[in-house]
Amino acid sequence: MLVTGNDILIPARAGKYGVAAFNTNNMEITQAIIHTAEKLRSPVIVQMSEGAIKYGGQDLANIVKDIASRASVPVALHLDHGSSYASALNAIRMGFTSVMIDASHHSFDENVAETKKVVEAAHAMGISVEAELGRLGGIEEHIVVDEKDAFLTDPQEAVTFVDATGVDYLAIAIGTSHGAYKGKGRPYIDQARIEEIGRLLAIPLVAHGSSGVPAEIVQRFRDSGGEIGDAAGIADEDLEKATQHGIAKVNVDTDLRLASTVGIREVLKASPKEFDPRKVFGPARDVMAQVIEHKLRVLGSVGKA
Ligand SMILES: O=C(COP(=O)(O)O)N(O)CCCCO
Ligand code: NA
Ligand SMILES: [Zn+2]
Repeated sequence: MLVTGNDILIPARAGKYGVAAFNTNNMEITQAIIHTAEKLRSPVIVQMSEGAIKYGGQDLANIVKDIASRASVPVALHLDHGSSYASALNAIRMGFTSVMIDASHHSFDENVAETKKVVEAAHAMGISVEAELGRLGGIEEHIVVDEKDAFLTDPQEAVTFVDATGVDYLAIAIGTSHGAYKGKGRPYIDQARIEEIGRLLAIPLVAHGSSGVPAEIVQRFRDSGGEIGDAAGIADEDLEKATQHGIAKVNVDTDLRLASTVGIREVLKASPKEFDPRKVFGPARDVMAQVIEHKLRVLGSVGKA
């Protein structure tokens, strides 16, 4: 069934398990996410970035809402990295049941003001809201954040921010970053910082940049003709630990990008004569389902729906 972010994340925080928030850009990605969650009796969040809204629009949002509404597990449709009040309200008008306002690149006061505005409007319509405090490294689709500009979330500031805005769940910077290159080898996750923030705040916390970039998928990507540097993601055990101290929403996009591309590259390489789109996009869906299943097991949300 289609529910709000709070309907999924408040139980997750209380139950000390993580709920994956996977980005979608088409029907097959959406099917892989929701069908795998149903198979494993797991709640799940399907999210669309502003780029995905540009790419698929109301057509894609309607596909997500329709599959979600018929699903046997709770599913929320979430706006990822909404960059303005207008963008957040546009998503709500499109039928999103959860929205992020990401004003983390502005000053603290501007972030509070923008977030507060979105919270008031969204709450009036029964929609729950995510905001971000602190600055991840990596590439956030439209903003390149160098490591030196990344700064981790200050626990006391987080309390002030949540009190001032009434936001429902908070994305915190704790060492993760977006994309396939999360620092040399294994990104450092500041578990002590998560524990401190989780002690001070009872609301669900959000970890962005949480793709694991599995070595096996990276190898298959290379073997099927893809080119990628020494990619690395967050370690499973770091994610598991984080969910014990307050992280309840875990954002994953890169892993699905890699998995779907592996599925497509392997078919095109093995069968140069193939031109049936179902034979090309079907395997993409299958590889994504495997990656999704692994993530749901790591986060502990299996059997929670
Ligand atoms: O936090 C994330 C996902 O991070 P990751 O790149 O680790 O999958 N997102 O918000 C998805 C959009 C960023 C572009 O990938
Ligand atoms: Na988000
Ligand atoms: Zn993100």
